[in-house]
Amino acid sequence: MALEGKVALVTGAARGIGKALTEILLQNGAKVALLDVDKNAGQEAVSAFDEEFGAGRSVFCCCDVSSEVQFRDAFEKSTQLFGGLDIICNNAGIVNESDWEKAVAVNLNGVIRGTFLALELMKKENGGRGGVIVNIASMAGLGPHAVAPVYTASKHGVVGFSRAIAEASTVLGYGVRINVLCPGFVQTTIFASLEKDEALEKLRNQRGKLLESWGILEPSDVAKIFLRIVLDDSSRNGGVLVITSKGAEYINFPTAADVPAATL
Ligand SMILES: NC(=O)C1=CN([C@@H]2O[C@H](COP(=O)(O)OP(=O)(O)OC[C@H]3O[C@@H](n4cnc5c(N)ncnc54)[C@H](O)[C@@H]3O)[C@@H](O)[C@H]2O)C=CC1
Ligand SMILES: CCCCCC(=O)/C=C/C=C\C=C\C=C\[C@@H](O)[C@@H](O)CCCC(=O)O
Repeated sequence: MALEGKVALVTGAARGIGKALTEILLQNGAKVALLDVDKNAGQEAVSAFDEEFGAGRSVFCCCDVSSEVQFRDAFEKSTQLFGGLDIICNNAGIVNESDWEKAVAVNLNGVIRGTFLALELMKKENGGRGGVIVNIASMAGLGPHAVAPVYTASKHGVVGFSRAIAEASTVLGYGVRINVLCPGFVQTTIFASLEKDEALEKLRNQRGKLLESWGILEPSDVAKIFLRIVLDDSSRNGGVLVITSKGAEYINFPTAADVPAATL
């Protein structure tokens, strides 16, 4: 199978998109470390995967990605168990506009931390075997989502950081490819929680227009695009893909040449 012998690590893997990413990695032969802050859900997920794919193909590490100590411990445990690391998906994320520092700590700092920990292991100058890092942003990482300004900021940060570290990887010869996925709406607990949020009522119709044009994805739809990116070594380092019910495509960003000459 395409990922036979490969070792992957997925954060926020106990449910939703992260669980779907884990499943498709296991279906294609990889061994997968599931990291999640929800211990019960994580253990249940691994038990189900043991049933489906056989014991020893996946392991759960309880880990809050906003904690350096917990994340580093989880990395060490999973890479020692499975031997090295080839693929990581920094997927864990939350919407919390009231405790906004927590949202930034998880959505942005957690992704930065996971990327740096992976590069420490993967980059060739450290004796690593290279690999692929896929960071999960959102459509809210590409444009302002009035429904959640802090969430928008954290996801814009994921896009900007990932594109910059990907360029560094190319220039410095890390041998690691970094890509970003920006899904639209996906039917998971995050999405469901927004339906109940009274404070968002005022903005719901703005979101309604987007729902109409983008549709609602299933986690498995995101997983299929994720697998394509992981397997496609020709895909551009630093590439950012948008995913809606209409399909997936790379976003082209303005370059320095596009910056207008000063006219004021
Ligand atoms: N559902 C949607 O409409 C979209 C979601 N996304 C992003 O996709 C990613 C996954 O989201 P969903 O699967 O929808 O959410 P979800 O809420 O269904 O799953 C998120 C998982 O992350 C875990 N998690 C939360 N905080 C954590 C932390 N500090 N450390 C470790 N694990 C933690 C949760 O326990 C949960 O298992 C997030 O980054 C989200 O921002 C992006 C675009 C659309
Ligand atoms: C509010 C957080 C939701 C959590 C899940 C998630 O990330 C969902 C994101 C889905 C949509 C994000 C939309 C972002 C929209 C902006 O880019 C907006 O400026 C796009 C306007 C496009 C249009 O009007 O057609």
